Amino acid sequence: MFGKSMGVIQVDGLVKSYGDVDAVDGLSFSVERGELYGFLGPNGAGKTTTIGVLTGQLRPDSGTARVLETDPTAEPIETRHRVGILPEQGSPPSFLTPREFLDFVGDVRGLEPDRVATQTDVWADRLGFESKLDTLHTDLSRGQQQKVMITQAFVHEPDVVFIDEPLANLDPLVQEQVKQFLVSYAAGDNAVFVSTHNIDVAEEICTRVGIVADGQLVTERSLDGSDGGDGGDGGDGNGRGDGIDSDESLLEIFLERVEDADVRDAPSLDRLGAESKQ
Ligand SMILES: Nc1ncnc2c1ncn2[C@@H]1O[C@H](COP(=O)(O)OP(=O)(O)OP(=O)(O)O)[C@@H](O)[C@H]1O
Repeated sequence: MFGKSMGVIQVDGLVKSYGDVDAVDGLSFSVERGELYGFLGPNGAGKTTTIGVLTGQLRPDSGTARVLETDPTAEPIETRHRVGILPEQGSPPSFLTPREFLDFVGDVRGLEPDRVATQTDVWADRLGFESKLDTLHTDLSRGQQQKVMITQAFVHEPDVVFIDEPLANLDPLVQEQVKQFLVSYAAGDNAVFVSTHNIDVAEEICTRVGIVADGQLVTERSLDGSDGGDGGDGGDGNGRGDGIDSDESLLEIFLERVEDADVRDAPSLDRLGAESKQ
């Protein structure tokens, strides 16, 4: 159904401004099934805005976006029905319990009640919040709420999932479980799109990353070895790895490329999880 050049996420020349701020400024990339795509960039690079457009929450000024061959601007409800979304600042409603919230999300996403119940149990067991299923969210910790938010993104087993900072507030043990889950979920012929500042995590789990600065893609990199340093993404041996040594770490590439892009707000190394490498 999807040709080689047509990704399940397909972005071409996307532009989105807020007043005179060009948040997304001519962005093009595509993500295919089986990929865990890392979207890396400093604060204000345009990552959240891009996810907003791809999930039918924001209308682009120009350019096109397609998710599972659907236009999220023209058909936002259809798009959201078919994808999973873990928003950056999202938290579950304080006045509902995890079970009630997941029942609600499952219903909105068109899942049979039995299936929701099964999925809820599987996820509560996987992430360890079984004992909290009937406790109001207001009485859960930030990390426990994050587990519920991760669950709601996957409960309907979507083909494409958009995740903003997946590991926020999670303890190291759960972080490990979530990382392994994301890898296996993408490998199961799905596409997982992860926006993060955490370069180490991206390097560890992503099959490919795109580095974005000032609303533009400054480089893309395959991390699963398929690139072989010869521009595997473009297939012309002259892809986006130009001028970059294939032995360079992702952090080095990031700093080099973001600096080249002359970003207004210099990235905080702290925020990028890079302090240990200084
Ligand atoms: N609602 C808005 N109104 C005006 N400007 C906005 C709005 N939302 C975002 N911006 C601006 O657009 C630019 C891109 O913001 P965006 O949130 O997409 O970046 P980001 O890469 O997700 O950043 P962070 O990593 O800090 O979350 C920034 O300069 C931001 O200040």
